[in-house]
Amino acid sequence: MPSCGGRGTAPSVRWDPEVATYFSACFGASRLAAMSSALARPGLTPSLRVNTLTSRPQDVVRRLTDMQEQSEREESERRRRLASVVSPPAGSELAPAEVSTTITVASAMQTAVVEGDAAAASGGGSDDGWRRPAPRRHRLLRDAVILSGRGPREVSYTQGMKEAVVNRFAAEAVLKGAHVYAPGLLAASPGIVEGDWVAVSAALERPAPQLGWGRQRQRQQQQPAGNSSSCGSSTAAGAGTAAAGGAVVATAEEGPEEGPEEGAEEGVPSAALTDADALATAADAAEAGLDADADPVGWSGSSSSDVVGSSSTEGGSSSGSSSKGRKSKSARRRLVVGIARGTPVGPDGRVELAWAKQLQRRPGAEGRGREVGSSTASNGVSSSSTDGPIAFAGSVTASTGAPSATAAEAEAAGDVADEEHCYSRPAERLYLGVARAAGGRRALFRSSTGLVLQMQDRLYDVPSCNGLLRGEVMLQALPSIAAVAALTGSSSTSCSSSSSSSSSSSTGSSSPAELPRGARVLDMCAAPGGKSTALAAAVAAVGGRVVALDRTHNKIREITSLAADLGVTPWLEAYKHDATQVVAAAVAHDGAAVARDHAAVAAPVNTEAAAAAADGQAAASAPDAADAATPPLGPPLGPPPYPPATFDAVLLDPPCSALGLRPRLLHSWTLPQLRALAAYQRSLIVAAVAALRPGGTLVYCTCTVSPPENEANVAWALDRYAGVLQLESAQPLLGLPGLTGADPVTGERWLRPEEAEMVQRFDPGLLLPGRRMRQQQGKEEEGGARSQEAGTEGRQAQQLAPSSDTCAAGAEEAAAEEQQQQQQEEEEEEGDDVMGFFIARFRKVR
Ligand SMILES: C[S@@+](CC[C@H](N)C(=O)[O-])C[C@H]1O[C@@H](n2cnc3c(N)ncnc32)[C@H](O)[C@@H]1O
Repeated sequence: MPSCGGRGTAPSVRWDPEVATYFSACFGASRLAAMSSALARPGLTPSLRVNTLTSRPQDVVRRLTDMQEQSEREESERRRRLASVVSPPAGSELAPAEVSTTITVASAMQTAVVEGDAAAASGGGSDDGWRRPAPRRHRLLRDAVILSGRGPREVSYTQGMKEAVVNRFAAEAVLKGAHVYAPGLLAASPGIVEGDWVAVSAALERPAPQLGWGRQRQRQQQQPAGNSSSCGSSTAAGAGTAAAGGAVVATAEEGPEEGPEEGAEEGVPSAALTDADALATAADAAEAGLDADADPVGWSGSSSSDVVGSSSTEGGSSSGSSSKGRKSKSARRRLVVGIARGTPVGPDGRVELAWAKQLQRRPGAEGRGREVGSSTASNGVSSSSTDGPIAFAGSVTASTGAPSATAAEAEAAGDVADEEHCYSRPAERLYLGVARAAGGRRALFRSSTGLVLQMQDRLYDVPSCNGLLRGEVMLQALPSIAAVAALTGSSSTSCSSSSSSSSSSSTGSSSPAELPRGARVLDMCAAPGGKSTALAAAVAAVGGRVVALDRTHNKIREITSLAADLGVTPWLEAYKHDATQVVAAAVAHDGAAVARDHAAVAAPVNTEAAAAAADGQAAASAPDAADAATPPLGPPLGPPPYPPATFDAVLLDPPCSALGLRPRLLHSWTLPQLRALAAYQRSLIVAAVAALRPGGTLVYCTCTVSPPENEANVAWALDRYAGVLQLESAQPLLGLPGLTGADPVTGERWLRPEEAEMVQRFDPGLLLPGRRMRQQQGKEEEGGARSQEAGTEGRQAQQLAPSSDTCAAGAEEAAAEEQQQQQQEEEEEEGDDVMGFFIARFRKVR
């Protein structure tokens, strides 16, 4: 029996209860439950975008496959050597599981020595006989390469193993492949020495007791009624400190630092304009995986709170505290982990919470259950209570194995309830795997930066891709690659007009997007630049230019440095600018004339160069900036603002609630906040339409599942710009159709059936295009749900028509690819495990 039994391994993301109820009405309970559990785990098929200016996707696949095979050979050799050394001595009391853990851990440790190296990233075979499927090209997105991971796995924890408890941010990073860095470590067993094996678990936030939080309660009472149920009622010190969940209230008090003028645009709700800056900041924080409401460290006011959890890069490596983290910690929060940094883990795995002593010292502590502000059950599910600030929805709460309790039960339980308030227990934590301590216990807590726990055996085994083929590939989610392809046609349609037009006829939509020669492309909200750099690679083929805007100075640096890494600098201009102001109202230009002039020079092209570059042909040898293979570049556009109708294509990937990012264990957005964010996005849509020339293409995408930010905004744009904007099929269609009908709360319209068919909704965990998804679709239909899955199979079948992918240059290569594809189909049975996302494509017709 392990020392810390009852380990939770199957979490679900926790939502604000009102949001959970709303989403349940939007999606149906079973679809929401599936999404919630998928969100709490990492995607098991990470994708890479190949930089087609430097490399050909098929070459990248070959090299990655070689690396993986090499790594597998080395791994099995290591294992063979270890097995001869680590065999249970005769009469040993070691259980077989312990031996197997020892071997797994030892071999993983050796692999970790080459961390950052492609061999480690690609991973090898494992001791349990699992073989990582070979990297493969995506069938529709020709510059996408899909890798494979697995999980949840059975991790063996040996008897008496020491323990370490980390915060949620560190946990989310670990789930996607990172190790644990100092700021994320909360508690550890006494006596840990360097090299010790440690069971790593995550303590999730819980509502804090009101003890000592008088001022906060006072503030809470001052809030407008509409926000009273908000879990985001933190009173941040200023707009700059507002992060997810705290934004609306904070800025109502403090006022935005900058932002569009109130009422500036008819039809854009004023909520969008009042809290613009705070909302955008909040969305930034959400996209970075930070929640203002959730104190990643613990007890607010404890000396530990100056250290914020480790954040991770997309590549999966974890870093120290981020500036966003520092911002968010200054907000007063009521969702806290409650573990002071450095707390010892007891022999039974219990960890004392920071307020335990105060609770125990309270007079009349016998009735303790009642005196504690929020009656919180042991699994973190909060029941209703008079002054309990937050009640997370039990139906979608982490399934930790511990029973939930009602308020009455908690009260009746008396001392037991108090126990629950005083300790974090193993059964309510999420166990992430086994790590090796990078130092002795004191050293682990003394430092505020650096690696403290090197993960060895993980719940999820996902390739980290950190530093993999630098400059040639970048880690990018499949739907993000699809969004760029929907705007440029570069990824999938360089030679697939036949398949595209066949799907067009069924949706009544037009032909795939094409970039005109000298295309001017605007990426309105561009940082960190994943999509901008993909756009730049696409416009290189037509001698075009991409203007990338972001409102944050430091983020512009991120874009330019990524562009330099990928060699797309010549085609990319990045400026710090508020995209709602991209077109200056006061610009003394005749917008229509500008549009006419530009349209005249922008003759549509689908040149060989475009097709070749899209397929990675153009750049088998890395080109210099203005390589002969790429058309000459026109002059730069220079900084904004621009005259109206300047751009041929606009990508609007606005700040959003990021409710599609994985893995996430908690989302604290409230419904009013989601709606305010949607309104802010409308102000960006208005600017996008102004910047786009007639005949141009607008792609609107978000990484959230929230209907107000997706279907409702698309419907709003179509109604507001009737006769100006037309919806087009956002090909290549990988996702599900959008939601039809109307918002269950406001009655605002969503999409009409024919419109829903043209957009792409990616549910988190949606498996594309595997058989499992199709099977699930059959099973998951639920009465009353607004699921739009019907027709998806037809959509997939259309997209998978052989014509879409058999036009690679050269019959031989096409035949080889087809053969490879057939093999892959077997391996692809599981499909692609995507993040939550949404894509819509519009044409500005006049
Ligand atoms: C979803 S992220 C964009 C991700 C990016 N498209 C990519 O693929 O790498 C949203 C970005 O919008 C920026 N942003 C928010 N409000 C903005 C505004 N008014 N103008 C320009 N950028 C804004 C944020 O700083 C953030 O970097």
